Amino acid sequence: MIQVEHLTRRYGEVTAVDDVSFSIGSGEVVGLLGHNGAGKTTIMKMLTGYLEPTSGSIRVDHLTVGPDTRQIQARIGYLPENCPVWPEMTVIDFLHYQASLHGIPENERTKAIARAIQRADLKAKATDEIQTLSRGYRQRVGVAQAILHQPDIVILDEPTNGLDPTQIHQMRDLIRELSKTATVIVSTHILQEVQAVCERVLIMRAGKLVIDKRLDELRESDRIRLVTGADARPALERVARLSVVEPIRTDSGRDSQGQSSGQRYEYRLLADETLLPEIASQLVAANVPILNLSPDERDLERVFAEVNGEVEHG
Ligand SMILES: Nc1ncnc2c1ncn2[C@@H]1O[C@H](COP(=O)(O)OP(=O)(O)OP(=O)(O)O)[C@@H](O)[C@H]1O
Repeated sequence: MIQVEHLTRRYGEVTAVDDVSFSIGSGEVVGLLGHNGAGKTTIMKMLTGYLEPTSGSIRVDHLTVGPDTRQIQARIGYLPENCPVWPEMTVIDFLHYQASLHGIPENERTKAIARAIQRADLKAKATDEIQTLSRGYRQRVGVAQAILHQPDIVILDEPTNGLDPTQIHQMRDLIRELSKTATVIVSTHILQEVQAVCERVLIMRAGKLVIDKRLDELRESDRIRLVTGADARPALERVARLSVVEPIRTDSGRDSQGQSSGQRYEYRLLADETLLPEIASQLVAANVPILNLSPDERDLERVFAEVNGEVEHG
């Protein structure tokens, strides 16, 4: 549905987005994750046609951003990072105004607004002035304006920014609800946000796309963690399909009284879990005490830390 190819955006000397390519299928819920300044907002602004790429292309089905920007914008709902909402307007007046900006015909506006209010769960606040609303409700007003024209793509930039835990929970429910009828892209620097609502993550670092994976693929491990009470390498050499063994550390273990409880050897093995039984039997045959033998699972937090150079890769 969305095809981004070799997208680059420079601001003078700064390359904010650097040769980024990805595609997103219809109905996917994708998290765009990266530290502040990674280039997320710049990508969102280009996707929504508010900022021109320096080079590269964005297509939505058969439409191309540039020549077909107006048609693409009609299909996209966008919640910008700091969604401008007019504080002195009531929710309903603001949505009327936004409906006119979206080009919704006058005779359809009331229905469109009622639908957006209902989906964003704003009924109780519809006639309140926006300045009297909590930050959570204001964000929902932002979402309501984004979905007024029933877009099939919804792009949300930092949707839970500044919300308290209850409001975050409500916003996540709202995103899940939106994902039933639209492709959703959520930009965030908060890992939990991606974990809570997305099925796929694009991780940006310094303008580059460094990871594009489904969350369930990310969790799959191609490594095994092994802790033994003796040097395991001679036994591991007998495991035919095991090519890489990284010794991580050797400690002299201490029990709770501070007495020496023998050596501890820790390894990371480049192998998937189907090799666990063979590794175990070779270790047992060689009389190597096994203290731990398990898939070395990576969660999103670890992957994110790795790509940002905050921990060693591995
Ligand atoms: N209008 C601009 N002029 C010059 N540099 C800019 C401009 N907008 C963004 N940048 C720079 O481009 C880089 C990417 O910024 P961008 O706002 O896209 O990142 P981000 O991942 O969305 O971060 P944040 O979450 O802080 O908004 C940063 O180095 C930023 O300073």
